[in-house]
Amino acid sequence: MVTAPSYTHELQVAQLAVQRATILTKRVFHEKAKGTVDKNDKSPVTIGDFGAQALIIAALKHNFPEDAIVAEEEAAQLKEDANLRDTIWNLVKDTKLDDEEAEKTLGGAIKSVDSMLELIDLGNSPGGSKGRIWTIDPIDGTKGFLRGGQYAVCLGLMVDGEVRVGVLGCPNLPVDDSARLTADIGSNATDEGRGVLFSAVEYKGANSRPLTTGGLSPDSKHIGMRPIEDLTKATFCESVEAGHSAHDDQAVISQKLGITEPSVRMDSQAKYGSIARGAGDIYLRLPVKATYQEKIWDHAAGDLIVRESGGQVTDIHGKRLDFSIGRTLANNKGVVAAPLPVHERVLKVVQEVLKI
Ligand SMILES: Nc1ncnc2c1ncn2[C@@H]1O[C@H](COP(=O)(O)O)[C@@H](O)[C@H]1OP(=O)(O)O
Ligand SMILES: [Mg+2]
Ligand SMILES: [Mg+2]
Ligand SMILES: [Mg+2]
Repeated sequence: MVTAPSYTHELQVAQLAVQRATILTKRVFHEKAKGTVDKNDKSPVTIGDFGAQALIIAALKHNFPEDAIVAEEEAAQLKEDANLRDTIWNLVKDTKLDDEEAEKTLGGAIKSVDSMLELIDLGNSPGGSKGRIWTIDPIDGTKGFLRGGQYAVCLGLMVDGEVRVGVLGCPNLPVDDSARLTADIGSNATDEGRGVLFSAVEYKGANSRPLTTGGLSPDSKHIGMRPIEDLTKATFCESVEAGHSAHDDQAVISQKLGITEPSVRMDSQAKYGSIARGAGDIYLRLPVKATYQEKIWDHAAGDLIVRESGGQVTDIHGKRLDFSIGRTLANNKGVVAAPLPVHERVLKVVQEVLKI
């Protein structure tokens, strides 16, 4: 009998690395050190993005020096902006986990500002279908992060083009897995009762645990999607940004499915985590611009966490997301994520409305 690899060490390192990175992102938010610079593509990039990416890559390089990394950010701009670089370094150099053993597992502090810049740039792998490749979105949902709403620190491990381990740190989601999504989820963050770490290993199911604890926490709980037969009672979630997914088409689809509640809007892969634990049910991300290619770091962890929770994740054509062809999901258009038993019904309505 062939048994599936357990990826125990990978999972532990990924969970701790994401946990440590969220300590930094929360500090950035609270210290209001949220300096924003424009990247070439004009998307907001914060101190938190660079700092979190440096910390996660440091942990991966310490534990898995041979592995390739596909990460969202690159250090070019930091090399020209000494103020920004020093601000980030001051945060990065003393962000650590409380638990000494856990911190040791991650390799401890980064040695110097120059090694921080080098680490950030190690995330430049082209990706692909061979070998072990980690993918990092240090802060997914930058706009949610800046407004105190939803964001996620995202880390996935692909082996030979398939996602095998996925971890999502969601500092502003309720800890309570049974809390249904509410309309204000995208904006009302207080720290009280919030912060959840989702994880999944291929064939081993998905879990959640409070983000505040250290080590391989015993209070890690198995999560699953809500069994839902009656789609009229479903909660569907979508991006806050109208430019990221087609709100108008999604509203028509929701209506055709008989869903009576308005959509729940929130930024980031927190949507995947939320449906995986049954706080919501369906996540639709229909393309606005035909030419946009989704990035692998925006989906890898969430795709596995939802599938391991009893869900199906496809594009609008019904194809599984293909992480094996590089830094983008060039073979896919949009995302349709729903509990497995109803996914086909949802997909059919998506295709009717999009006339494909
Ligand atoms: N036109 C687009 N269509 C879909 N996603 C987009 C588009 N433009 C940017 N994104 C990405 O959507 C992600 C946020 O998703 P959500 O809307 O679900 O919160 C970001 O990572 C963002 O990438 P980027 O970081 O390059 O801006
Ligand atoms: Mg970005
Ligand atoms: Mg992102
Ligand atoms: Mg990002």
